[in-house]
Amino acid sequence: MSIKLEHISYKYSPGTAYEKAALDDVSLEIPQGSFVGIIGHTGSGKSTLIQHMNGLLKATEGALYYEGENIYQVGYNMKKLRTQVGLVFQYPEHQLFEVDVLTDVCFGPKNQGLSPEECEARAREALELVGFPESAYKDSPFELSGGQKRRVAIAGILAMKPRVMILDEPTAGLDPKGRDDILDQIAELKEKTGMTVVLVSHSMEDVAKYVDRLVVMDHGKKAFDGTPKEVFAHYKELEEIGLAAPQVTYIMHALAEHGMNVKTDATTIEEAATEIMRSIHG
Ligand SMILES: Nc1ncnc2c1ncn2[C@@H]1O[C@H](COP(=O)(O)OP(=O)(O)OP(=O)(O)O)[C@@H](O)[C@H]1O
Repeated sequence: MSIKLEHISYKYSPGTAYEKAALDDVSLEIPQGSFVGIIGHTGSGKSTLIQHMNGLLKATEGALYYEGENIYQVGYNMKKLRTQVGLVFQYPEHQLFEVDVLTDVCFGPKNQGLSPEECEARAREALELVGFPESAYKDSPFELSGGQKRRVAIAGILAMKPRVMILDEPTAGLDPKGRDDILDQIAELKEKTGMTVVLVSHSMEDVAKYVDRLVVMDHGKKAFDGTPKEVFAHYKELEEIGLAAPQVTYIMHALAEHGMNVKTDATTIEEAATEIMRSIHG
């Protein structure tokens, strides 16, 4: 029960003057139920990578297995893959288009061939899961705040009951409060549904707080793959590829260098605070 990428390479416009290698020999396994963060600077291949995971892009080289089946084999049911592996694009609210919120969220299940009653039940369940208020179900999606629009867009994918949810920068363009709300909601959803979640992010703080595994991309290659603690232990190498560890990593290292008896591997503010208190009070 997993997504497994084996030696995936991808080139945009191969064989033309515009040929661009975007992924270079990436191997990766994502077990069902994990919460994986993908980070990397602009152009490192994050979006290209996740579009392989639900078959939107087909690797130039390599193989991709979903639940043990090679998705590139002849006759593979791509439609099923796309409903099981939901992809929420950057700025997903740009894809809202129906007259009201409920109808918009019904779009996916309707496409899956469910009856109108089933669609509505799915949509209501999904909207409740993302914490969207029932009083606004009949509102136009275009009149909502940025954070609420994004909730509706995420509900639209959830209503298809995916087993894997991939989110490309779900907090882009939101204010700090909106960002925390959306990420808390995603973490809660994961707990409630047992879905696999793949989160593409620019923010080290965000990924450190939520994910249990971190994949760092650099120039189309996988540079690091491990728990946030394992990855941030390489903070000096991360800097060399234009990334930084969360600020607390630097603070803890600075405190240790100044003689304070603290462990340096905290990746969240809460962990750092606990460690500093332990060091002070013994
Ligand atoms: N449609 C396309 N045609 C040609 N090249 C592309 C296309 N999309 C992306 N690329 C190139 O492929 C490389 C990887 O891009 P990709 O969008 O996957 O990176 P990213 O890490 O998701 O970046 P960002 O953080 O800016 O979204 C980049 O060099 C990019 O310019």
